[in-house]
Amino acid sequence: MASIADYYAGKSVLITGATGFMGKVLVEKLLRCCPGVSALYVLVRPKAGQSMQQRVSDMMKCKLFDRVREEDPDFHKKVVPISSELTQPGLAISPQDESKLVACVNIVFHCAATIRFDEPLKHALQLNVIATQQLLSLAKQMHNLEAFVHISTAYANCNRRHIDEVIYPPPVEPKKLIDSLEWMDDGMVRDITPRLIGERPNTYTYTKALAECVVQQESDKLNIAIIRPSIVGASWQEPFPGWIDNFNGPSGVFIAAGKGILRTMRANNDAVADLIPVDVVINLTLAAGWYTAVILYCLHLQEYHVMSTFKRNPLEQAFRRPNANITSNYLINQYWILVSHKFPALLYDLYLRLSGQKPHMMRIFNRLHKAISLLEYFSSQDWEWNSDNMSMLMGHLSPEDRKTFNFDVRQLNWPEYIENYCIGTKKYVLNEDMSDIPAARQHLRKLRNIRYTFNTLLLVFIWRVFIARSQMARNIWYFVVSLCFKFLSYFRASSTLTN
Ligand SMILES: CCCCCCCCCCCCCCCCCCCC(=O)SCCNC(=O)CCNC(=O)[C@H](O)C(C)(C)COP(=O)(O)OP(=O)(O)OC[C@H]1O[C@@H](n2cnc3c(N)ncnc32)[C@H](O)[C@@H]1OP(=O)(O)O
Ligand SMILES: NC(=O)C1=CN([C@@H]2O[C@H](COP(=O)(O)OP(=O)(O)OC[C@H]3O[C@@H](n4cnc5c(N)ncnc54)[C@H](OP(=O)(O)O)[C@@H]3O)[C@@H](O)[C@H]2O)C=CC1
Repeated sequence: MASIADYYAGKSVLITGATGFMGKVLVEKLLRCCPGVSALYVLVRPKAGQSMQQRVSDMMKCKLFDRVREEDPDFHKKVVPISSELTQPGLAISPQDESKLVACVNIVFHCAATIRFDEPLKHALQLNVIATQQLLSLAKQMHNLEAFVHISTAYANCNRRHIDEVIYPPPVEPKKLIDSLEWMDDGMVRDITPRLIGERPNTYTYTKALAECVVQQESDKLNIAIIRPSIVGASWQEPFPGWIDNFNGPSGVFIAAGKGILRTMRANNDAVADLIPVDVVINLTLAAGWYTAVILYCLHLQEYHVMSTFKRNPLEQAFRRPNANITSNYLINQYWILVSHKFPALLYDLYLRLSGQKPHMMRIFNRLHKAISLLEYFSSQDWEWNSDNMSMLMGHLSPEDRKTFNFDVRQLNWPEYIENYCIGTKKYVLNEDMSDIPAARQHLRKLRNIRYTFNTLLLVFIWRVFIARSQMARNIWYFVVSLCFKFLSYFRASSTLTN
């Protein structure tokens, strides 16, 4: 059997979502480890005033591509941007581009999606389901297509506790839903969304389940693989440890905790953190097949390693010292939100107001609470995924491919991975310089002193108020003071005697 790199040699690959987190890693890995690949056609839309060519060229300048740039300075020549807006009819691909794709593409990787948890249903359906349908129609016209790899999510069926490597019946026939939503206005769709998504927590997991069903409906005419990654995090090894470029999933939680903003979070301490490094997912994707991951590394341990890393490698200008705690108790969490989030935010905003600046801390906390509450569903429970297909696939790889396209997470050292992940958020998401760590540590010491001073003043104030109002408190106070005084006199007397 040909090795994976040999298989891709001479092939033309079509990628959607290439500018996204996982798409970028896929493009990089293909260019670096499959140097014989003929062309990567990437479907990209213009965005934020930038043309698609400009976006792709900027993407390839980023640090992620440093290694491949060193190995092959001309690597960018293989990447061919194709203008496409996936929410438009025919994916808004020009007839010329369409003919080119139909004539030469051999493998399609469909990564594009909206991964927002609060996406209105109509838009999530448009991008995650209808665009998938349209891409499949295009794929069916391709003369030399060998594989269509669809990236789904392990949580597409999160309404079930045990998830097998099968496509479950959809919550509703996708075509019927598409037809119904077409005539409804946004308000109507918003009203019926909770009824439609049922036990699923958001429109994202719901539409990803529908997309799987759409892919399955075409599976008799195409060679199809569906990959279901769990929570995708920073890279483990490739192209270097800790690469990450977004706030999604755990990354935002880690950053908020490192900045000392997030102090409490409702989650099940013993729940398994189904985190999987992005390079592992991409290796598995390239090795093609089904995938689900179950990694026994609980949230409680993650909390410990995140906090310890950020204490040793602090983020710049932290709001407070990193000290976040996970609790499964609703009331305890609410208490800490009040005391450790809202109260300090209120005080800080008051300080900003008094010093003539615009208050913003409460706004930051409100956004944080919204983001955290959207993650709560996933951080409070456990799932069990069958991963027989992954084991089967591993058994088919040659020893060389097992190294180059490694997806054996049993070799992963979790504390080291989390440390690199946190440092990655500092370096690549927040663009902070590692040489500023001494200043950041100094800042944490300053925050600690402020906290001690504040706590002491608060204690004295409470005590004063208490003493002024209660005879009993006064008696206790006099008793404690006189006891201290007696001890002092005793020690002074005994030290005079020994001298
Ligand atoms: C307590 C100590 C640590 C202990 C460790 C415990 C770890 C527990 C981790 C548990 C996490 C569980 C995660 C489960 C996820 C499972 C999901 C399944 C996986 C998937 O299939 S897909 C990937 C998941 N998708 C997401 O994560 C997307 C979630 N995000 C959203 O839906 C929206 O961004 C959100 C949160 C609704 C916010 O929307 P909005 O207010 O409109 O803001 P924007 O998205 O436009 O962003 C504006 C601005 O803010 C930045 N941003 C976004 N999110 C965060 C964040 N969490 N923290 C900080 N900043 C954030 C964003 O980059 C934008 O910045 P700009 O500079 O571009 O303006
Ligand atoms: N990240 C995770 O934890 C997980 C992700 N997944 C799945 O992996 C895939 C990739 O996710 P990820 O890389 O994290 O997502 P990102 O949000 O980082 O990337 C999404 C990609 O889709 C593109 N896209 C979105 N809307 C359109 C549109 N209308 N037209 C053209 N392109 C569009 C984006 O392009 P643009 O740059 O123009 O916005 C971007 O390239 C998704 O299918 C997701 O469901 C599954 C499990 C976990």
